[in-house]
Amino acid sequence: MSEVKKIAVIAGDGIGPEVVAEAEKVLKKTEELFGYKFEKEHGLFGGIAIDEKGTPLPQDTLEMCKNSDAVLLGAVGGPKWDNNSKELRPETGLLGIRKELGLFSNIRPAFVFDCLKEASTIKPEVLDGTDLVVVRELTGGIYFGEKFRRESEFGEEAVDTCAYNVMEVERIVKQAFEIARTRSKKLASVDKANVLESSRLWRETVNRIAPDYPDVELEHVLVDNCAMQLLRRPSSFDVIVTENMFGDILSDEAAMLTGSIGMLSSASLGEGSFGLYEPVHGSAPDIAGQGKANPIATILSVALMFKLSFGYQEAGDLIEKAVKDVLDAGHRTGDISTDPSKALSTAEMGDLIIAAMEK
Ligand SMILES: NC(=O)c1ccc[n+]([C@@H]2O[C@H](COP(=O)([O-])OP(=O)(O)OC[C@H]3O[C@@H](n4cnc5c(N)ncnc54)[C@H](O)[C@@H]3O)[C@@H](O)[C@H]2O)c1
Ligand SMILES: CC(C)[C@H](C(=O)O)[C@@H](O)C(=O)O
Ligand SMILES: [Mg+2]
Repeated sequence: MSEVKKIAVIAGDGIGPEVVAEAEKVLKKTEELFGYKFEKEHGLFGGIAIDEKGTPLPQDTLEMCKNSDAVLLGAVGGPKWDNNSKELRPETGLLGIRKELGLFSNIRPAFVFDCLKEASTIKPEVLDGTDLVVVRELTGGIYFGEKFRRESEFGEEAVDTCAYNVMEVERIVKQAFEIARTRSKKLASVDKANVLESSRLWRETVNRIAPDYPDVELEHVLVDNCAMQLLRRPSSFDVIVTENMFGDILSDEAAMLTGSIGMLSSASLGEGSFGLYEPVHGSAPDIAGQGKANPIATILSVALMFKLSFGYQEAGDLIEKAVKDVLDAGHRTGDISTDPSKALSTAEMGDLIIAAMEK
């Protein structure tokens, strides 16, 4: 009998609860198949927490996460809260939980399943062999720098500051080099060193660390060029390491190589084995409550949780294989389907994946 793992589940808003419900079915199935024991606790987070508790990240939810071995998160946000003040925005809760839990590293794999090439807007021959990971710095940069408004000669002015210190760059870059070592040994460091001082420090730091990893081939790519190269030669990338906002933008772009943002999983990690696992997508208000959301990104996030936080490699592999088998058999949710009339619901896709785990 394996030890009990505590999982904090924070489903959030919009399609968050819909996709998390499918991921929870997968957790249950792995308990049955492998004899694992998961102790799940559910907490309020995001817009729903603003409505019910007056804050996007209630203290008891944060404590629950701190006392767990891993966190499973759905998504937060929605039009209902879009005009709230900063403190009462769901997204502020998301930044808060990442910071409070020390999760400086966000790992976002973008892998193209052969059978989904036709779901992408990019030509299939360009996608051949695409299998990359965006390693996004998650607790620094312009997201967390000083923000304020002031009067200017031309009316009100708003200021966001992008700041990085050496320690923040070193820890994420070292992790990216380590990940590259376990893969194709290629690292692209993405910055805007031709303009931004924070990027120049970033690049200097990368160059100082690089000699410790002589087996990893390093390239520096300016972020605008990277956005273009991701569409031109996606399969030439292996690990991409970059700062917070560039990583946010490039990972959504990378999602479209895979066919849909509904396919992209993520792991947010700090120093130890603890991690927060969430799909890269948001709360998708346009399809929320309709059973249309693709649960695969969240289900694949559970596979990452198993591998990166729990060391359950075999179960993680089984989930990934089940997803592949279901897709290979032609099953699709609307976002990855070329025939919307045959699109499966969120729950139908989840059920097929857990059935495939049994085979
Ligand atoms: N981590 C998070 O919680 C997170 C991430 C991104 C955006 N958001 C928030 O979500 C809200 C909506 O943001 P947005 O519209 O820019 O991005 P989004 O990712 O929610 O949606 C973008 C598009 O992708 C589609 N989509 C997203 N996930 C899908 C899925 N699983 N299956 C099928 N289609 C899917 C949506 O229907 C929409 O057309 C905002 O409030 C934003 O702040 C939260
Ligand atoms: C909702 C938002 C704050 C968040 C981010 O920018 O980090 C999201 O886009 C993401 O990618 O997780
Ligand atoms: Mg994003």
